[in-house]
Amino acid sequence: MAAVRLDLDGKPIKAMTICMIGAGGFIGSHLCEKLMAETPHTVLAVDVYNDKIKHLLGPEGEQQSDHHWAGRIHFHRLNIKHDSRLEGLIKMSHLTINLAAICTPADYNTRPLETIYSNFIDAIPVVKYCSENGKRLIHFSTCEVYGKTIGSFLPKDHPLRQEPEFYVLKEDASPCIFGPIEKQRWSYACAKQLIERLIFAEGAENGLEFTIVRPFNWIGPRMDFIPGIDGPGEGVPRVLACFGNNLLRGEPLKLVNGGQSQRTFLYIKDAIEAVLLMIENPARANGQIFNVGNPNNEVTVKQLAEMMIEVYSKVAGEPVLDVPTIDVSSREFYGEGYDDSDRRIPDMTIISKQLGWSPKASLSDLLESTLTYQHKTYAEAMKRMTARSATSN
Ligand SMILES: O=C(O)[C@H]1O[C@H](OP(=O)(O)OP(=O)(O)OC[C@H]2O[C@@H](n3ccc(=O)[nH]c3=O)[C@H](O)[C@@H]2O)[C@H](O)[C@@H](O)[C@@H]1O
Repeated sequence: MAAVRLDLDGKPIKAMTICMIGAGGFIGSHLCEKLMAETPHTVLAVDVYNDKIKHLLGPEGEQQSDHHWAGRIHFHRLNIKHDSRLEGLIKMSHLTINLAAICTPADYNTRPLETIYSNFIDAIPVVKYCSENGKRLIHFSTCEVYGKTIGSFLPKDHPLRQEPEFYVLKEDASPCIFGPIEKQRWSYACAKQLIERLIFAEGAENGLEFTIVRPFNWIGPRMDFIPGIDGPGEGVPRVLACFGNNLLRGEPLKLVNGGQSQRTFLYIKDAIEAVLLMIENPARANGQIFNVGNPNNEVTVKQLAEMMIEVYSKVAGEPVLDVPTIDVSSREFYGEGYDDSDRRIPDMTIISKQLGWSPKASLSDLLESTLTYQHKTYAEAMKRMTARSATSN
């Protein structure tokens, strides 16, 4: 008999049914893998695509019968925008996790309506169904709700910029600072902030049991897409996949406005540990907003590029290009209306107190495993594609 799994307070964890909206994406796929491999829980996996979780499903989109998770993952191909089956799935579950979102910055200023609809309007019924049916909700928000740091408004060399209150982002203390409306970059952060406020209000007025997750640049295998290979040729994914794409094509990495913005990167496998603790410790997670990031992995985008160039050269056994990076303006790269978060250091007090969680993987280790994956998965397909376009020219 399998050993009884205990929560952080020593109580046995009961098997639950989880309605996971957006289960076919980057985060969803890692979470499904973890839930199948290490827990007894059942997942109703809701998404429009299932490519990233195909390895967990059988040929009919159902479970693989030869794995120990047989019968515990069911794929439901539906779009939450307009599908009456959604409420039924939420009612059948103990917990709903909403991961569905447009979350690539290239879309925020070029498809602002879709961005606002997907991150705010489409999420409303999910909140409502959970609240009306007394179901728990874990909603995925973003570190972007903090916007820019207070320190970014001070002169470059101002000593206060070194003070943590001017740059460390705290769930219960930091303000949300966005740019003007014409900078449509903030359409996303603003939509995410409003859905957080709606969820918080449902908790306060109607007793909704909720947890809000603010991911800080989670990266790893299966993130986004490589343009022209498993995504649109003209698409612009997030920075890991942009740089991965450049490395696979042997072209210089593009540094937007010189790559001076700073980010902290968290390995997806560390992040999933945190989410599992939230799932299995409702008494500690309900009513909380959690930063989930790795404050020790801070780099400028330029430094990230330099690290990725070095690691990729090692894993692919290829020499570094003579001109490995080039600077581009944000207008050239993203178009009108782009703006940027200057710096994102998560305060870890709440998550460490409530869940005892802290991140482990260093940036160099997580880049090594992620770039090894990218090279293995895409290098051959990229060679074939470049050979085809060379013969057709
Ligand atoms: O992954 C995340 O957690 C966050 O990613 C994005 O935010 P951002 O970090 O700005 O997105 P990236 O596209 O990964 O860009 C990071 C930085 O790299 C720069 N960049 C991106 C791509 C590129 O080719 N070159 C380049 O210099 C961007 O201008 C930006 O300064 C999303 O907006 C957030 O919701 C999400 O929480």
